[in-house]
Amino acid sequence: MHPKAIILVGGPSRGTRFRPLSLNVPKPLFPVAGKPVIAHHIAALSKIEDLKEILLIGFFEDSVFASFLQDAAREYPNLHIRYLREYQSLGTAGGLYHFRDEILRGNPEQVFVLHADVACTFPLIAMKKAHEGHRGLCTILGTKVPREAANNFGCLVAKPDTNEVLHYVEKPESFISNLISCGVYLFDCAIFDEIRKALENKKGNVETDIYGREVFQDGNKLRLEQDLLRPLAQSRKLFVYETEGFWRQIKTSGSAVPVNGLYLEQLLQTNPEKLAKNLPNGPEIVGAVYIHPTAVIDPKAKLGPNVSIGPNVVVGKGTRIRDAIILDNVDIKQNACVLHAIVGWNSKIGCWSRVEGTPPSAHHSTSVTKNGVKVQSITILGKEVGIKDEIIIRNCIVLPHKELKQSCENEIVM
Ligand SMILES: Nc1nc2c(ncn2[C@@H]2O[C@H](COP(=O)(O)OP(=O)(O)O[C@H]3O[C@H](CO)[C@@H](O)[C@H](O)[C@@H]3O)[C@@H](O)[C@H]2O)c(=O)[nH]1
Repeated sequence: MHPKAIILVGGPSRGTRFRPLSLNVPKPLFPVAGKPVIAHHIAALSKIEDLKEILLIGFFEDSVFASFLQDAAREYPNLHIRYLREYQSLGTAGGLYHFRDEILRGNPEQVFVLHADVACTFPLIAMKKAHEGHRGLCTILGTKVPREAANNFGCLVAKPDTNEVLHYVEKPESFISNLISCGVYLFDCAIFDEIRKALENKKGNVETDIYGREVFQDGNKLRLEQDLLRPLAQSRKLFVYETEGFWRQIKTSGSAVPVNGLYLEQLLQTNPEKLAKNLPNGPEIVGAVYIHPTAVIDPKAKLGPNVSIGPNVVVGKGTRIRDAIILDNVDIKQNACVLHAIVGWNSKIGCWSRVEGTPPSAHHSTSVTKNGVKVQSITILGKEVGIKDEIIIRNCIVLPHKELKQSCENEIVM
């Protein structure tokens, strides 16, 4: 079977919970475990036999993905990876329909569709095998989450013996099931007939664009979940493959820290040579730590577990860093401490200062504030933030270009 793949990358207006980091980089390109979020998707897709083409579909400017695509072409010379831009947000299935000719060119039999804002072990080969063993049009990757988190997701009720999905309900108001959709699907190409049916059901909302193609009136998006998966479940054409590996959503900027940890742990099992090691004249490394080759780390620093250090970072003597992502060109002076935090590009942290958050209490929390109060516990410093010597920044989100001379706690510093 010859498949293609699509990554739904969304667009600029959707990154609000990812601020302040999305002010400088679109969420799909934010680095976790040393590479952009969607590079993990591509790495998993590259292992699928006969998969030659990956299409990123979204509504960012074309230039946003240009250098990422160049790097990806160098790393995967056998894959053809392109960006297709929606002229506006068309919804999670609208882009698939709009670009159907591109997707179906070369007559693929199957299409993987991956949300950009998820992190997981992407068991795509196992999903494909499961898909080929049933009569459905779609196999959806599922995972179990705690009962109280389930209604933030698409919920599935499936027959335990056949994995046939009996009900699909998108973000239900009351509890239905703790088996949820991971935002990773494998479709037979016959799905485009079902998309057409979904479209016909929305008929009054369709108009024709200047090229004579059908498009949706503003505000009437074609939604993969409600418009396609729900009817597929009703007609018994949807099956679930439950993952045994980890799965997380990347919604808030703080969620990048646990995701970083999960990908680093995975690397420790699969490619430990890509991670930092304890060397006689090097810093002390605890657990899984990624250090970019251009970073300079003092041998008396202690890093890890769950730390990624970006290009050209300088880390001083006596510094302690754990559960943190340190982005490009950051300068951390001696005896500083960075815990449960993300430090934005070009920021400076003074001597003996502490930049610290608290570990997230729930694994699947999707919001930064609740009832107007900040709940995200990871501390985030935006781009070019300066922290003077000997101060403490605890549980804060600091917007770009701020100079902090005093300690602060539980604040969004604007
Ligand atoms: N190209 C494109 N992409 C889009 C659009 N709208 C959303 N996306 C992308 O589609 C993915 C899903 O985004 P949301 O629409 O924000 O949905 P969600 O709240 O994340 O919920 C979805 O994902 C969950 C798993 O993470 C599912 O559990 C849930 O059922 C649903 O599919 C993201 O990667 C987002 O960038 C669009 O108009 N166009």
